[in-house]
Amino acid sequence: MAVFTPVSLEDARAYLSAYDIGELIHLEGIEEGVSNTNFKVETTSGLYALTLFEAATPEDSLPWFMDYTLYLDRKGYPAPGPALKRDGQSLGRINGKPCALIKWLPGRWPRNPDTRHAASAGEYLAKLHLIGGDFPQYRANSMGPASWPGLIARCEPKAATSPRAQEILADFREELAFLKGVWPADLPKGAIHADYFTDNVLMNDDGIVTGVIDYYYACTDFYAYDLAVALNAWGFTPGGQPQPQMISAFIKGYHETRPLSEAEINALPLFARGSAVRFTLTRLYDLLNHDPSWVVKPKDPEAFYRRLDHHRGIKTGHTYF
Ligand SMILES: Nc1ncnc2c1ncn2[C@@H]1O[C@H](COP(=O)(O)OP(=O)(O)O)[C@@H](O)[C@H]1O
Ligand SMILES: N[C@@H](CCOP(=O)(O)O)C(=O)O
Repeated sequence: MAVFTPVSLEDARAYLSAYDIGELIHLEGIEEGVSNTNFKVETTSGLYALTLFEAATPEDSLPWFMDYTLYLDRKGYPAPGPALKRDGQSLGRINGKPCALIKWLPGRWPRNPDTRHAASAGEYLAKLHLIGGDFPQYRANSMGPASWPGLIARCEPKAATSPRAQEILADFREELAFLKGVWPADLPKGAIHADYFTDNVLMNDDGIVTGVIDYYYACTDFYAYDLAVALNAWGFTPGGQPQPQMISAFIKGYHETRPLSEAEINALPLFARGSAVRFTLTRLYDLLNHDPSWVVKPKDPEAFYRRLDHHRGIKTGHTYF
């Protein structure tokens, strides 16, 4: 249950009094999610999500996230832009946690996505890059290649008692040495989502995207890297087996909306390898440091490790089409 910090009706009413959004009708904790505390809020003026940012979300980046989602929302992209208080601010604090009230978006994330869902998701990732890529503020990718050696080091103490974790980390040291030598330096870049997983893309019953949420890893990086992150999320079974038709549907949906250059296509297998390393590492860290008394279950690192094996066998980015 992702309500790490409780919010009472009185807390919510006091907080909402800084906005011109009518009276509070209903406040409901949202069970999904693993990083932040979320509530669904209904007022006489409509629906909102109230997010309390927990430790995993860097507080100094919150203004960037708010400005970026507001930018997307104002340009017509289905992002949950923040509501603004009477003083023009989007961020506040409840029970010691920084928080924001953001637009509630319709739809539901697809539990069993098929190629129709993948095609629409690909199209909306391309739109995100076309519409929001020129967002003028910069944010370094805190989960990019520069962070991976540090993530390995943070896993090491607990990995000492797990032969399997040691095996993965040893493989990653070699993988990083390889990726460092071939990582592209000059490809189209701009603001990216960086966590465009199925549970962050809301859809209607026809499998069309109605909302893209959870921008708390968003940053400035290569568009093709964002695509590779998304292909790893949408193009594999939860256990990590490739689904070539899903990969192809996603990439075609993307390419028809924002055509990829030959250089971007060539970079995809490397980016897919890097992204598989990134999510294996964060999942491994979470698993190694998991306390069984926590309600949130750690995600499976092996499922992402299998993706790495798949991408290592791919010679050209055209294989994904
Ligand atoms: N703006 C929003 N509009 C609609 N639903 C939302 C919104 N924000 C969050 N949700 C719901 O809350 C769930 C958890 O939110 P998420 O941002 O993914 O949390 P976490 O950062 O903890 O993973 C989502 O799966 C979705 O159902
Ligand atoms: N998508 C990541 C987890 C990111 O967590 P979130 O709760 O912030 O979406 C993964 O699957 O490893």
